[in-house]
Formats: sequence, structure tokens, C-alpha cells
Amino acid sequence: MKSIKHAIATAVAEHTGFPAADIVNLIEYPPNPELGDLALPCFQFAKQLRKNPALIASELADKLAGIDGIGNANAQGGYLNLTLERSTYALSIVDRALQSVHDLFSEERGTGHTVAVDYSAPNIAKPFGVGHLRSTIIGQAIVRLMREDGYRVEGVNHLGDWGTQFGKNIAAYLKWGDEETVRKNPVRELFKLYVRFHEEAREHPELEDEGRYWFKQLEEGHEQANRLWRWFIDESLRAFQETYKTLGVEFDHYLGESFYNDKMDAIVDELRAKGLLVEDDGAEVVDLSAYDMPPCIIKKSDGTSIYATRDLAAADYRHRVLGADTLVYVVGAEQKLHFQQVFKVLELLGRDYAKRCTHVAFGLMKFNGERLSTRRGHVVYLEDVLNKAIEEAKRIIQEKNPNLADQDGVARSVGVGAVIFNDLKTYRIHEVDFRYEDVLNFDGETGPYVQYTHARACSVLRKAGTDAQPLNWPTQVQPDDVEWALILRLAQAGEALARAVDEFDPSVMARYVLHVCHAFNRFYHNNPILQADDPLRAARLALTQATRNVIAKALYLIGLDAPQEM
Ligand SMILES: NC(=[NH2+])NCCC[C@H](N)C(=O)O
Repeated sequence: MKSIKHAIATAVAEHTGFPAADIVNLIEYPPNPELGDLALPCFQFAKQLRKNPALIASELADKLAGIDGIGNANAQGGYLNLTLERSTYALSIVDRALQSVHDLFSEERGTGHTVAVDYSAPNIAKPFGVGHLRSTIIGQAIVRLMREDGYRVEGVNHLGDWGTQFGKNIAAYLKWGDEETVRKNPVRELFKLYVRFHEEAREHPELEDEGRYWFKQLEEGHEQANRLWRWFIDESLRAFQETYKTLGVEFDHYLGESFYNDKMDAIVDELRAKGLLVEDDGAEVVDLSAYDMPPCIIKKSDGTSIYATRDLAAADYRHRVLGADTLVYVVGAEQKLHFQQVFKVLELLGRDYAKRCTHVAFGLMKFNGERLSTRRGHVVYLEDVLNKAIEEAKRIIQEKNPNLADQDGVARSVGVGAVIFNDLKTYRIHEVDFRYEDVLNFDGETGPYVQYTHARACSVLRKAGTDAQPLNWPTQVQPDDVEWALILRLAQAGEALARAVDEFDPSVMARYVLHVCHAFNRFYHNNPILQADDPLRAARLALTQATRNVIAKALYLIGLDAPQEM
């Protein structure tokens, strides 16, 4: 929905000649509501209009007073202060949230664009690391946020399913592995074998040769090597998919690194033909010294291609075959240089989409101060973390609401939601710490707090029995300050979505829904809903229903369930 800010900006644009899109961003919510609901500082127009800001503000005040929904416009200093016509505005926002909450959030700005989002991308036969968890959570949210905004999104899982590691996996499995044990617990068992391989290789370095031998066999199509490799992939994927199901995460494509095995020659040939390949210590690289970057390695001295080459082939694939005009990579901040190099090489190759490639980086997450998985020895497994969160959630729910019907289902939504929300409420670049007692605190800035607020709204509506009936804000009711604060929050849904999308930052949506919940809970505690008399009761019920819709949508967008009861 075009927000009231847009209506104001359009009118101001007509008067000042400045672009409306810039004016929208100048409009503020004054910290002190006495001053009005919205304010526009006019200092920026002074130079070009050759008038002082106070005069501009007062001219604009005259002009804007006539706009639908604006109750009062006045100039103060260089500021234009605007007060909205509360009941008309309440009706329009509540109506939107009730009729089509999608329109409250979205102006479908992405129509006509296709975005490929690369997220999760764990490595086969290794535990799901913290980077993969954060990538999965942030990526899934970005996918949903962008779809809501009208983009066509292709979600891609760029699985790590190729490389010398698999030679070692095969060698270790052939030496010490057992089919039954692996089947039961593929990722843990295969990783155990892999760790053992490294340990034993320290005393028996000839093991490394065996690993290399098997990787070469794999590359050359050796039957048994390929069968084992496929099997490792199938078993690991099965385990990962279990985790994705728990997290409620989906992909449009599973295209692992091996998918590009036969698609890299074309890139290498093109690089060579364009004179971009140079030799460096036996390897073939693209020299990026002119851009203050180390060379991008395309082919190692032994002729094998590497990570970057696969990413170049994958980028072309996403553009040409998947039809993406924008490429997004949700990958840990430690790979910053890798993506700078890949994007630069795409640019040197003349790919016009190179300008629309973004590395969406994020920081570490620690679990009770520990890293999720480390190279050897100590490993915290994601599924254990999720299971414990679900168990704890169940314990809390049983205590709070022993008669709740679907306790297991709700515990799953709450436990998983707690993990997801804890990740997303912080700006992604920052490090995240995870402690069960914090993330499951129903009174903190947590997933359970937001879900509980949603369930509270559902419960009011259930008791009123109005769930099926269409409600709306009766125009004869003038919202009081508490209701008004909530309505203004609901009205900001569109701004939250646009910013979250433009900055690839789901935390904008997570913080938005927290604000909505704070405003709703204040309303709930201050203003009797069911005990009020009509038309006030009808107004408050409509506002409750509108809020419920907005919270449910926001939760969906960041990947959380919204149970009706908890
Ligand atoms: N297109 C990409 N490079 N995506 C990210 C892949 C992440 C890689 N599997 C890793 O664990 O480090």
C-alpha cells in the first residue's frame, strides 16, 4: 500500500520540485507525539528554492492541510509538523490489515525481477556448521521477504559435494567404515571417519596418498568411488533435509558444486580467450592486483579447478538458465574476499549482472559461548541444539498451559522459533550469542514473546467469537493515544518490508514485529476489549484482529510459525 508518507511526499514534490522518492526518506516520526504524527525538516530545500526553511514549511503547511487523512499541518521553525486525521486513518490501516495484509506490507516493487538467493550450502559428510545455520535462517527470511515484495525468487542450495575431501572420505570408509552404522547416523559417522583419517594421517602420512588416489578415481569416473560418493551425498542430504524440515526451510534447487564439473571449461576457455588468465606458480589465475586484491585462482597447478571457478560457472548458470538478474549470496563474512574476487572476475568477463551481485555477509554465532563445530574434537550438533530448544519449550509450555491441545507441535514451533528469532533480531554482521534461558524467555525480545503476543490476540478474538465475522474500525470512534500508537506501528509494515529487502536485512522485520508487540501489549493492558461497549468494543476487536494479521505475516516472513494457542 502506498503509505501516507508517499501521499505527503508527492504533494511536497509538486511544490518543491524535489523527487518524491527522496522526500519520503526525509519524513520523520517525531519522538514527541505532541509535535504531531509526522514531521518534515525543510532545511534541505532552502538553498535551491532560495527561501528560508521556516517559510517553506509554512507554505507547505497551507498546501498539505487539504490532503485526505491529514488533520492538521503547521510549521514550526524549519519543520513541517503533520497530524493525521485519526479515525479516517485508523479505518484505512485496519481495513487494509483485515482485507489484504499483503497489501499493507507490499507494493510489489520486485515485479519483473528474478533473484537467485544462495543460502545454507552445507558440506556433505560434515556437520552443519554455524555458518550454515545462520545462512539458512537469514537466507530463508530474505527469500520470503523478497517474494512478498513481488520478486520472483530462486532459492539455491550450493552444497559442498566435491573436492579432495571426498577422496579421504572414501579411503576412510573403505578402511574402517560400516554401512549399517553410517546409515543410522550418516553425518556424525562419516565425520568421525574423516576426523580419524586426519588423526591417523599424522602418524602415517602415506594415508594422504590414498586419499588423493581415491579423489583421482572419483574424478575419472571409477565405479565404486562414484557409488560411494553418491551414497554419502544421499545419506547426508537425508539428514540435512530432516533439519530443514524442523526449521521449516525450503529450496527451489539443490545444485551442489559437482553440478558445475562439466560447466567450468567454458568459463576457463572464455577467460583465456579474453586474455584474462595468467600463469602464477604453475596455477592459472586472474590477476586482480589493479583492484588491490590477490589473484583469483582458476586452475590449480595440478589442473584441478577450485571453489572460485565453480562460483563463476554457477553465476552464469543462475543468470542464463534460472533467469536471475540479481544474485544474492548469504555466506559468512569470512568469505568476503572470495566474493569480491568472483564479482570482479564476472565484471572483467563483461557480465552486466555483475553489478547486481551481492554478498550478504554475517558474523559468528556462539552457543553458550561455544562455537557450533570445530575442525576436530569438540562439535556441537545443530540437531541437538534444536532438540534441546524444543524440549525446553515444551517444559515451559506445560508449566504455563497444561491443558494445551497440541503440545508437541507448539513446542516445536516455539523452540525452533526461539532459535530463529534470536538470530534474526540482531543486525546480521554482528556476532550472536545463544543461551537457552535467554532465547526462550517469554518476556524478553524473543521469538516466544512475539508468538505469545500473537496467541494472546487470537485468544481475545476466540473469546469474542468474532473470528469469522468481518470487523472494521467504526469511523465515529476516535483512537486514543494508546490505540493510535499501535495503528501507527501497523502502518509502518510497508516501510519495514522495503528496508529489510533493500538492505538484505531481516532484522528490520524482526525489530518491527517487536515494536508491534510492545504497542499491542500496552493496548491490551490499558484498554479493556471484551468488556467495552460498542462501538468501542468493535473498534478494539478490529484493531486486535488487524494486529494479529500483521504479527502472523511478519512472523511468516522471518520464518517463524504463529501458533493460535500456546
Ligand atoms: N556459492 C557459494 N560459494 N556459496 C557458499 C558455499 C559455502 C561452502 N559450502 C562453505 O561451507 O564454506
